[in-house]
Amino acid sequence: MGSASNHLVTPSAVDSSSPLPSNLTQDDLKKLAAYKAVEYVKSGMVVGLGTGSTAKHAVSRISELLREGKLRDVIGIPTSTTTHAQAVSLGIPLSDLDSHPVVDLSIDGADEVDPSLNLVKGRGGSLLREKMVEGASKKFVVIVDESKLVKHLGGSGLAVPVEVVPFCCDFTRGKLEELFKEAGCTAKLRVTSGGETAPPAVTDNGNYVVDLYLERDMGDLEAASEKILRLPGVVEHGMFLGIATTLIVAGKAGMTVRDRFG
Ligand SMILES: O=C(CO)[C@H](O)[C@H](O)COP(=O)(O)O
Repeated sequence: MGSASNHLVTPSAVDSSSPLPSNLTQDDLKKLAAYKAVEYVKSGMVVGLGTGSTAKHAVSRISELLREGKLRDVIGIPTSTTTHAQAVSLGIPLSDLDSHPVVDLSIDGADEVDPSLNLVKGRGGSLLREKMVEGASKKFVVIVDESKLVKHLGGSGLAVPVEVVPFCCDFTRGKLEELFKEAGCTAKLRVTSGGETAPPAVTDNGNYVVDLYLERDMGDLEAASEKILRLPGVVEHGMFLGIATTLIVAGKAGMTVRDRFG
């Protein structure tokens, strides 16, 4: 059985209270969450456009609604060069935070979401621009399939990314590993595909990424955030604490929408 994307996924087909068909792929779930989030977009809004395989569905949907005349005068603020290119190819008018310092709404995926709507982002490498745009947003809708839900950040066993300057990046990597020794941290410089000897992966801002792999809960997240940001050489980390306002999760059992404030 192939993907259900082509025939099932329309906003009107989504009934959040009932189970979804069992043949849906992970990408179908991402698309459903993305379409639901785009219902929050209204004409005239400045909208932060996220990065990744989930957010790309939201960007496509916004362009579709603009083409159909169901949305007008939307301005997108892309969070990466990849999303910028997608939005340009779809004809979405774009701007930036210099011209639009207040963003009405942002929509983006996440790598992990904890029960308090704290996030890990940046496994796609766009954490800095995402945090700038989403942090400047009145509303930030996070869209995920159910595989992204964790009990605590770092709990998926996958990376908590930290963007660092290239200068002496191994020094910074070592300092980061030391900071979270008690949580069983291994810090690795992210490389481009092609094995451990491949060159470092470079972000849109010309920086590198150190991925933190944690064996245990790092405890107080605000304290962890401050410790990381105090390290010279660190530009930003991928923990988004208290920034998300709304979470949309698509899972086999249905779709849920949760607001942090209500
Ligand atoms: O933070 C991100 C990119 O920096 C992405 O939002 C995150 O990696 C989720 O990606 P996907 O929707 O492809 O699972």
